[in-house]
Amino acid sequence: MSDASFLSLDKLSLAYGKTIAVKELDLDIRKGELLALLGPSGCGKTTTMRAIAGLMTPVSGRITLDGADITRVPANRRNIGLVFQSYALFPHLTVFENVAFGLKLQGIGGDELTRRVDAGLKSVGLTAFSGRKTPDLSGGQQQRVALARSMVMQPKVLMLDEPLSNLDARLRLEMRTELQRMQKETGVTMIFVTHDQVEALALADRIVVMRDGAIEQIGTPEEIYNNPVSSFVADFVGFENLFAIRNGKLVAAGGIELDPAGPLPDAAGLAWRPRAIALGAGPFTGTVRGVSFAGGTREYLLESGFGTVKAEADVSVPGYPLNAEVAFDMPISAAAPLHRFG
Ligand SMILES: Nc1ncnc2c1ncn2[C@@H]1O[C@H](COP(=O)(O)OP(=O)(O)OP(=O)(O)O)[C@@H](O)[C@H]1O
Repeated sequence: MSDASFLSLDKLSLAYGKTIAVKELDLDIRKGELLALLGPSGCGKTTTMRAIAGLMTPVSGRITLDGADITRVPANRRNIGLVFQSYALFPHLTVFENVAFGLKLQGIGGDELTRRVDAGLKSVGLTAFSGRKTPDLSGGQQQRVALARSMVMQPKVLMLDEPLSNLDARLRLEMRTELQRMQKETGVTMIFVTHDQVEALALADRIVVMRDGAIEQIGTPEEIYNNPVSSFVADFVGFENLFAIRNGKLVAAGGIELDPAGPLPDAAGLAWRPRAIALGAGPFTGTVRGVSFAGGTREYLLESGFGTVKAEADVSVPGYPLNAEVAFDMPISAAAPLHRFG
């Protein structure tokens, strides 16, 4: 075992009855890494996490943790923490008692129990709430209790299922920073599941993009954001304008072909973010069918001869009104080349 493969999934296949949910997944997770499993609903994120936690038995393949094969080890002997979306706290117990629960089950009591629970509560900023019953806490505070409850068990890996999805926008931002801080401070290997690219990009050291039970791309947030390998990933991380390349032409979503503004790279397709579309001059024209103000920028929906193009321009430059005819360019140099399309 090296630190680069602290937790390894080796050709892991998972199924519900006859339905295959995850197919021959290979993944190495580093010690101390904060990893995001990102993908749309049904792509197999939760199933993968359940298998790592020991809540389902693989059809085939192997899971190793810290040098040991844990494929058939029962969940309670894996030393993997799991924080669900519904925090599953005990409503009749106080915050302290909730956090102490698992430790007590392990026979830990007395000063050690108090010391570890106090440290757990401190790490999530809940010391002042230790005597409160959990229903009397806000959603964000309840989630901190669930986190502390897992962290005090000193798991080798901590997994979180959609950790921020139940929180309002402000709390989400706060918890994001909090999670990151806690993970870096404790050095715990952390995996979280999300369908929200913004969350994955903001939090993770590395992102695993999943599609139909398989890995589509693994990379740092920068790699995923700037160099998506496929139209699927590009679409998922906000490239709104996707074109296939066929016989030296760009092919729009509706199948309409257009001549590119320059030589095309050797790729299966090209993708432009809205802000990569240059407005005001260029070989293409479109009619403004929608304008929305987005703080520092304006977003435009342009109806062109080959379909809708989404563009974004700084508010400091004069805007275009609805129904205006606008010339635009899709510079090849500003596009991300895609290795797979469709
Ligand atoms: N209990 C179950 N019985 C049968 N099929 C299931 C069950 N749970 C999940 N599946 C199927 O397995 C596949 C993967 O589901 P999974 O819940 O892992 O996806 P997910 O990416 O976590 O989605 P979500 O973001 O909606 O939770 C889907 O096709 C789903 O329909």
